[in-house]
Amino acid sequence: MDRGQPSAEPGAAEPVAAEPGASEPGAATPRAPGRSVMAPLRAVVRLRRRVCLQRKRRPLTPGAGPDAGAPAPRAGAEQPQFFTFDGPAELASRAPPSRKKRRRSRVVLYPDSARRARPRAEHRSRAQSCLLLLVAIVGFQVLNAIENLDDNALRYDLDGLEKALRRGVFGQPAAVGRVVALLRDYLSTHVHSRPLLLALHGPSGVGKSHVGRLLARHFRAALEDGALVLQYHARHHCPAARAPQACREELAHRVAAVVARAEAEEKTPLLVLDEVEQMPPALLDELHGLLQPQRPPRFRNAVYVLLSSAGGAEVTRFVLQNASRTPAARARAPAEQRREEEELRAALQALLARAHPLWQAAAVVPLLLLDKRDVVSCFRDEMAGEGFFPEQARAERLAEQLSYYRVAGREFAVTGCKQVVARVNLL
Ligand SMILES: Nc1ncnc2c1ncn2[C@@H]1O[C@H](COP(=O)(O)OP(=O)(O)OP(=O)(O)O)[C@@H](O)[C@H]1O
Repeated sequence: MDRGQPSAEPGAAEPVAAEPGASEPGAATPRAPGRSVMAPLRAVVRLRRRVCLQRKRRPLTPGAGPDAGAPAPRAGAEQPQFFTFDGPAELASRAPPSRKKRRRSRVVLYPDSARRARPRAEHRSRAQSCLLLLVAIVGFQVLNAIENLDDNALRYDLDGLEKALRRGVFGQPAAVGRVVALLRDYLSTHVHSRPLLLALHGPSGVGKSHVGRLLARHFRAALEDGALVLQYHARHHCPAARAPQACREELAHRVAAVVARAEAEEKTPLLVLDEVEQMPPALLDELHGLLQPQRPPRFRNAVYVLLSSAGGAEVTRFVLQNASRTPAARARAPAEQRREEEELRAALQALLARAHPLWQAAAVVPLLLLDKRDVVSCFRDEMAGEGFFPEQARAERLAEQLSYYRVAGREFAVTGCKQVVARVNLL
């Protein structure tokens, strides 16, 4: 091979090894003047370029190759030259962090729950403190009110009262339900703008006085003070021979004493006034005045129960008109039943309000006619109370002796259970 003609082939390594010091004395042998000088120079330049290129491409392992003494390239500074299954994250973790990289990756990741800034010195405004205090006071008041509501409901034992009325009063489920609901509503709190006025109306013997007695007995026990329950019978306390004005003053005096005592004990008194239809107008006027909201607060906290047979004829007509509808049919249409009862109440209230303004503020509760089955129950109850065995057949025989309205196959007692006591006393 001609040494002066360097091969351009890739495998021409020999000339590299022989390159600078390879100029042997024989190399100065004269040849064609231009070619002999330029050709080896060009070859040298080409070879240097190729070596440089190869150096750049090939990885230089420390201690190998011609540049063994040169510093190894920093790991991680370049892409990996060999395929591995390590991801970029592992490679990065293995590599010592370069200064440049650290400076660039200054992004700090915080967990969601951590603070992102240094806590500043807390500055709480006075308004915030006042607001917190206000919220605490309102919360305390609400808790206190709830506790008072519970206390009141327990004090008057209205569940016990409802049980006693449902057990002891026959044939008047709607009236009993309404009385208890009104009492529950009124007695749920101790502060009132006006007294509660219940007005029980119906024909003779349907249980008005009976309900009044049961209420009085229950409240005497619940309030633990008999003086907080007033029972006033018009014919007994204000007989016809007595001057109405004297009756009026006496009633005013008795009511004032009861409400003053109730105020001292922080309780709600019960005032039951029977046979109101017998009261002279002066007594009705006095009652009307006692119910006015302008009265001192102690007068506003009281339950009045007025018992009267006024409006009894309207109740009788209502019951007989609706008698053709059986109890089962009435139960199937409760909405219609409620509407009819509401109509009866409105008619009664309008009638009573025409007689005296006292009734305008009253919650009217009609007591309906009792049918034969209820009368039999009255007999059995009275027999048991008097020490007789409450035999059903015997009670039915006694009930047969009373008079009845007979409508659409049903029988309604003309005088309710009024004569029951007298008949049982004859046994
Ligand atoms: N619905 C009823 N349930 C149980 N017993 C009753 C009922 N109705 C009346 N009685 C009994 O009949 C008797 C008379 O009833 P009560 O005195 O309550 O009638 P009243 O409706 O007040 O009649 P009046 O308007 O004539 O006074 C009572 O002693 C009571 O035992």
